[in-house]
Amino acid sequence: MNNMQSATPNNVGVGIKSARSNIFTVDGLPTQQMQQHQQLTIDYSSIRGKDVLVQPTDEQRQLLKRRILDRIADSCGETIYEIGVGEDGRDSGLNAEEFEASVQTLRQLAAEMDADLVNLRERAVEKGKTAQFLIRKHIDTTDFMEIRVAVVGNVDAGKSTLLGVLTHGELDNGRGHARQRLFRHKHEIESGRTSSVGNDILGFDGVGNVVNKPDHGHLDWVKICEKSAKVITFIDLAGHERYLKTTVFGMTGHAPDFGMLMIGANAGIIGMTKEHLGLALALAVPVFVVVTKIDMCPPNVLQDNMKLLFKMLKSQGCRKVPVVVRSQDDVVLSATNFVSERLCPIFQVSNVNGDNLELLKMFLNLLSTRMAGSENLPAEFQIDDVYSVPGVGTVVSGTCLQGTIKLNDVLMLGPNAVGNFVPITIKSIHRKRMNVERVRCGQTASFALKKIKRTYLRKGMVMVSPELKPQACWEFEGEILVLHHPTTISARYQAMVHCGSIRQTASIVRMSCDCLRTGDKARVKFRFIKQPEYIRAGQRLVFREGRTKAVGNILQPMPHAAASPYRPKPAKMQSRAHNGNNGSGSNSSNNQQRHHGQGSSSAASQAAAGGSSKDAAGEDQKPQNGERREGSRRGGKRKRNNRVQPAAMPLNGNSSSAHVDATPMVEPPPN
Ligand SMILES: Nc1nc2c(ncn2[C@@H]2O[C@H](COP(=O)(O)OP(=O)(O)OP(=O)(O)O)[C@@H](O)[C@H]2O)c(=O)[nH]1
Repeated sequence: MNNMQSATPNNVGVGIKSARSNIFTVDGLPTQQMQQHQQLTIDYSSIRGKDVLVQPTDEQRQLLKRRILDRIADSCGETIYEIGVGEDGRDSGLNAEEFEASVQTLRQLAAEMDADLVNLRERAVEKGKTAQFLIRKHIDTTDFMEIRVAVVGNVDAGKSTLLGVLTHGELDNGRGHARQRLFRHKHEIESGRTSSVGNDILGFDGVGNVVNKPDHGHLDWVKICEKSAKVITFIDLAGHERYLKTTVFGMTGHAPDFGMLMIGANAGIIGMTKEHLGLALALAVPVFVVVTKIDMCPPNVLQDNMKLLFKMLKSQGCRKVPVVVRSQDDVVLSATNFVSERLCPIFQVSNVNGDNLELLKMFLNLLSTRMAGSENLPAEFQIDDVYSVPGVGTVVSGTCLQGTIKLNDVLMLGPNAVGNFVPITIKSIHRKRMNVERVRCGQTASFALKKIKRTYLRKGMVMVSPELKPQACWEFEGEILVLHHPTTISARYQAMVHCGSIRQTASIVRMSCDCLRTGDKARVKFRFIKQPEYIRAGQRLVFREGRTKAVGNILQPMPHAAASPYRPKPAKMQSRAHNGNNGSGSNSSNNQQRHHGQGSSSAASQAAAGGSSKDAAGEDQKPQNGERREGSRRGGKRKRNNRVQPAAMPLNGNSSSAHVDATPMVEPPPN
């Protein structure tokens, strides 16, 4: 724990965690403006001392309350307050009397603010005592804080089992008992393997107790949400390589706040472990590690595997500070410094005898949402699934990325196959199966939509405020780093772009250099193959095909890109023909490299590339190749369509830059 003790907590005094959007409004001032205004005008210097809570004046009490409420708003509902530490962090510690008086004041302030107060950790220092308290605001039964945790790791690491144990409160028997409740498909029950993206929830009340109470093995989500102040949604992802495409979608499309990387203590870092860690790093999702099965692992094996884990986390590509969490103190330290200090907390647990599961639960209870943004911005909702519910109609699920969406709001839904958006009314809203009236940024929800057919919708579409005047893009510029490619990537290369809930093959139109190898960075112009998409500058993207992987950011969406009448052949096909005649590399050697190439210039690329093997990747690659071929074939058709109806279908009604490259493949929306 030396490394943890040396880490400086960023929540000294009244300050806590990272800045978040403000929830409160006063006198009609928009919240962000209000926050800026406050920061400019309020002088907090009188409440910076370590002993401010001992006997505060009325003015100091008001300032303290204001400051704490501000922090609560920043963290969407809670904050951690440290007693006995001044804001300069020096000269900390209070004597017993001062400490008691401070706790008393804080208790009163919490009651006045309608919040729960929980003592998380007390510490003896040279000049007395300090303590950290969780202050969690009461919210009404239809609201709760929401944290999404993507659960990744190799097959058999114990992912589904841990989720079964955490959410159902019953230990496993070591033979797959706990996971049975979580499987959704018959083949999953038969094979014991997760294949789809699953959601499980764990609710905590105001003081951090788990509220999940299964009734005959069944969890009532509405009851959990009603009783919870905070709900952790686990996005349970498949560990097997054949389902990697779904796992990547789970990581990009479900907007996780954190990644929980699971490792079997016996097996260590095998299979997809590095691949999944690399993916989380690429998407800038902070990761903590859970090592399972410590009950059945000989100590020397555990020690060796922990050494390898530390090595991997500290490597150039990861640059994490691994910390084994062994006590409640460690939990508080790691939860409060998790994001800012690049800490990677590691829990060693057993799903069979329950070792250290309480520490893991406490840690989960202290996580706070990472999703920046403001509820006052125009709404943006990304769709990650579409259903047709008998008696209800068309339902979409997804994540609210910014703003607030209320019942009966009219949003623009799209883009469709030709890039248009249509107005759509929100008929009802569910959060975790609970009927609610609104959903705010950072929350997931399902909407029943009025007067729209399921066939009109697809994953990757968005619903945005009309204020945003959304435009779809066929093309965009991005900056990418190639984590792994067996040979070289050049213009016209095609691969799958994952960006938010978008999953579509795109072709490289041009690059800032001639070709890209593993470890290279470039500015690249991409073009979607099948349909235009709604994307924004700054979004993270993953560009992958089989073992080829690149990550990066969208720099510039190009909403008005005109269609190119010439649709180039995919580079791969050309390079095959090319290789046959060219001395630069024979077919066989290239193929060999394609299948067995391991080169990567950084540990990040090693982490991202390390887990996969050609054979097992087969099933994941096949659909992609299939899609690529399909894209090309459709491209051919579209070319013919272009000739027949030039400039006939305006993009978003803008005829000047109409893109006519696609025939509408869906029925038109109702008027
Ligand atoms: N002894 C012991 N067995 C465990 C523990 N955790 C999980 N198991 C067993 O390990 C096996 C695999 O667990 P799963 O939860 O299916 O693993 P998974 O990571 O979800 O696998 P996929 O769904 O295929 O990705 C099951 O038989 C569990 O009973 C543990 O802590 N101790």
